[in-house]
Amino acid sequence: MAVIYVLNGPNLNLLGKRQPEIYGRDTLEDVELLCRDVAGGHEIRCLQSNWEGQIIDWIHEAREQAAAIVINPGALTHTSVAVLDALNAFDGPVFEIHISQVHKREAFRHHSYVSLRADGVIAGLGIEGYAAAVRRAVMLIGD
Ligand SMILES: O=C1C[C@@](O)(C(=O)O)C[C@@H](O)[C@@H]1O
Repeated sequence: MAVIYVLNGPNLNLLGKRQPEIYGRDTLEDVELLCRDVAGGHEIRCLQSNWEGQIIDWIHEAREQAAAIVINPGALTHTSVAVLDALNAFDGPVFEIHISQVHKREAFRHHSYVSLRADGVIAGLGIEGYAAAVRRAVMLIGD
């Protein structure tokens, strides 16, 4: 079976507690359980960091270990060429997730560096977006 990395960037450790009117009440633990539920037996590695360099190191690690990456880069989406460069060095499918509908929000959230690499982008489905991305990754990975 393959490994799918589910990466979460800055502030997503506070999911369920911060701005619930925007991000909802589900926690990262709920995200992890949901992803496992739809992974069809593939291994889910759910990781979160507030540090850009750590996210980049995990993407590098995924080059050796993972068949697909599902990533919610948080605010790094809108700022980080370095995260984009790291994802460009990964060969498998990459899915970009935003819990909120970023295009309905402030203009600075409308641009994503990560979208230049992502094979799919999901915004505004709450934590269901992660499940949709994992399902798609499983389809692409095959048996
Ligand atoms: O931290 C986040 C979360 C987010 O990626 C989302 O999941 O909706 C949207 C980003 O603009 C924001 O900085």
